[in-house]
Amino acid sequence: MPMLPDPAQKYKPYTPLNLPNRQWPSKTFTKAPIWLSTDLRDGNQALVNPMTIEQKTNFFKEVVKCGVKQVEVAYPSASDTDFAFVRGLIEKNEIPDDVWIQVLTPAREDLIRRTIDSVAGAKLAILHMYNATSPTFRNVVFRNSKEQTIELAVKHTKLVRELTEECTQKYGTKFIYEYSPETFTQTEPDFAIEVCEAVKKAWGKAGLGDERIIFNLPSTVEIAPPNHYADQIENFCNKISEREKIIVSLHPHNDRGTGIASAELGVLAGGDRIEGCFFGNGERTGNVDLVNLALNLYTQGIRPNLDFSDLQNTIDVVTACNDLPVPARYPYAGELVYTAFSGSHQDAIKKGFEAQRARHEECRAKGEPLMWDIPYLPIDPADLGQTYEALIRVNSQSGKGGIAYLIKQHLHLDLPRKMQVAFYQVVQEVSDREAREMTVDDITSIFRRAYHFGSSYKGRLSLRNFKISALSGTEKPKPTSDTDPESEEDDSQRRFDGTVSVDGTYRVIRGSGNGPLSALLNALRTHLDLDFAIREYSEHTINDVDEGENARAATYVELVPASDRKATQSWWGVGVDSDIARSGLRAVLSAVNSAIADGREISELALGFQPKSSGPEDVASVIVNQLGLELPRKFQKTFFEVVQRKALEAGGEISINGVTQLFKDTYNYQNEGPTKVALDSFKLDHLDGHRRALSGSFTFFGGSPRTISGSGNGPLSSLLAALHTQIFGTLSIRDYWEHSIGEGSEVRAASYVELVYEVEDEASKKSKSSAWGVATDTDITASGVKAVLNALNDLEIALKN
Ligand SMILES: CC(=O)SCCNC(=O)CCNC(=O)[C@H](O)C(C)(C)COP(=O)(O)OP(=O)(O)OC[C@H]1O[C@@H](n2cnc3c(N)ncnc32)[C@H](O)[C@@H]1OP(=O)(O)O
Ligand SMILES: CC(C)C(=O)C(=O)O
Repeated sequence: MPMLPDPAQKYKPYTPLNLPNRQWPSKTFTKAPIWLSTDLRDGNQALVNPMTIEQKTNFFKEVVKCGVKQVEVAYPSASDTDFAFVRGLIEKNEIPDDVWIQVLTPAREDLIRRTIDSVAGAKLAILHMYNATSPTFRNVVFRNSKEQTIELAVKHTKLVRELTEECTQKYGTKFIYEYSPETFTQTEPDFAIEVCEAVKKAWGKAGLGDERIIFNLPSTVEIAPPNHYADQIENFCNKISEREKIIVSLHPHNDRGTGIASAELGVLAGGDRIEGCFFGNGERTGNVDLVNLALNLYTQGIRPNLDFSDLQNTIDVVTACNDLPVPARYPYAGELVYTAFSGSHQDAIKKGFEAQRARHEECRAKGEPLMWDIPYLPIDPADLGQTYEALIRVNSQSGKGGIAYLIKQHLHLDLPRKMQVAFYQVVQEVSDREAREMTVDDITSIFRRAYHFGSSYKGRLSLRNFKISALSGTEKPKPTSDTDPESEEDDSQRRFDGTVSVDGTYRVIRGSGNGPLSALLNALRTHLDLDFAIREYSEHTINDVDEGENARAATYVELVPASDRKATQSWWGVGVDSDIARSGLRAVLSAVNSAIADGREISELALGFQPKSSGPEDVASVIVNQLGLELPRKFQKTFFEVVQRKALEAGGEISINGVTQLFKDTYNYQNEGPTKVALDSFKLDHLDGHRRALSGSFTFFGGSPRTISGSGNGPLSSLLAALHTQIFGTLSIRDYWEHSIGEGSEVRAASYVELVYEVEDEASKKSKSSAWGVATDTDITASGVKAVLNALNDLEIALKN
């Protein structure tokens, strides 16, 4: 059947009360009402499978734990299970001394008797009786006149009084009497008051405090907007006699979806007590939700007298008992209510947290309360035991703010605004393409991949080693740019010397500039033809003390082509390191990697080697790639001169293999050929303090082995002392460098030594010469010793007899 074009032909509008002087609209909340949980009665009667005793017991414990002091535990006459449950609570002493259990009964003698039997022996009990008073129920269900309806209520109230008094006498149970004129909202207002006056009179002992009678005024079926309910409550409160001897209780249902509003307006209109269920269970659309009401008060700064500090646990217990889910958008409790997907919400929340942090610091200093004021978030999820983890979630509707918030939360990186925009576009593209929510893991790995952040996310270019040094006056180049972030640092120039891996090939690069970053950019330009300039730079410290780490620096750079500083395309990079200079270098390389991710060609190390057009770094690149040796800078220069001489002899060109062979021959590297001084064996002893003694068997100029020894501050000075026993003149070490080659069990030490030899001839003429030696060994001392002996090969040493 279609919906009617004129619903007035079928549905009657509610009849408004004429309450011209109503007061409730200008009232405000000042305190929490008395709460009555009817989960175990009204909630239980509405379930497909009513709860078991075990479920009801767990539920009872949970509502009590949350602070509810009045709990309607059953309709005991309905079933043996409900009766047994009430008896069990009493007999097993499950009811705290300050908690009232409430039981519901219709106005029928047999059922009232059974109901009172169920609570006998409880310390505190509320006997709740109801009968229907509204015209439809009077006419259709009971076929009673108004007088008969009053008579039914009065007669059974008297019975309740008699039986409860007997019970008090026998078992000491203290009773409060509650009466509900059912479907109060559909009962003629004056008739509802007439019935209640008659019940009060029949009860005959309404007093103050715990002696008050409870008149529960249910909107059994919600038929009008909440202002109508409020008018009815205010009208009742104004007209009922001895108001001070009455607790006016509200029992709103939710048929129109305004149960919460009805309860709240009803309280403003005079209601003292609210009956409801956790998360709004109950017949049809349910009873009013006590959790929602309590937390509404809480966000107004009013103590609700209910504690939902572990809301998730409450949800878990309740849903396990009544088997009803809490919808994702449910106020306070839904899975998605502390989540923002949309960009403008996320942005506002992120800014809100930042502003609040600053505001709270000031308030803390002044001893003022730390007030909550975050856009889109009426309550601090932490107060309900929720973490902020899920607060910001990202999909195609999200913006830069939320994404930046997650990066800050999870990677501790506070991205500059322009980088947020750049990264947002990267995430958007993935999110749109995959048409799904981006999890925190997705976002952090997209970030790591985009900016080559972390050892598992290397780009085409990675830093193997580097050294930053100050340039001497004559070496200083002219400043490269006015906008160079390092130009005002100080007037000392920096040089970058390093080895980078480019698409798996090592390249030794060198450059200079106003600071480490421009020196690196200069090196990239010179050796790899990658010409970039920094357009934006920012840095901050990351204080990871919580994680037991020291403060680290995070640096962000935006690179543009050096030829076009206003270019629309730019590349962002990020670096983190305990050293600020290193974090900057990492940031530059991170940005360069983004720039070259398009697969652009990087000028390769020339296959045919032409010394005139190449430099020391290029020969060093050959050696590091071919032999794994990272020659120190001075060694590079020396070897480059050797290569130049050889290339001239060969007509101006030398191949890469030719360079490698030349290196091996020149420095006796990996060669088995004869050496001036050969090592047979040696041992190193520790003397007092730092001193060492080296002794070993050596062969000089192919003669027979000699056992020699010497001592010094370390293995190499001990070796020189030993050698001095055999040669004229003095050997000294001018430069020494070592590094490891290979990984794991394959790792070896590589040592480089520049040896200086000074000697006087027979005519007392002094001569001084120097030579480099290099060697590798699994033992670092042996590699140093062999490097010294290799260097000796190139020196004209004079042997003693
Ligand atoms: C608005 C509310 O939520 S009220 C609470 C509703 N909750 C429940 O009903 C759950 C528990 N109820 C039950 O288990 C059963 O209804 C019982 C055990 C109470 C009674 O069962 P039965 O005796 O089989 O009667 P039945 O369920 O058919 O109830 C209807 C009878 O009770 C009468 N009745 C209904 N409400 C009341 C009342 N408040 N006071 C007196 N009689 C009442 C009806 O007029 C009808 O009487 P009739 O049989 O003479 O026509
Ligand atoms: C018994 C009464 C209070 C009831 O549950 C209702 O009217 O909804």
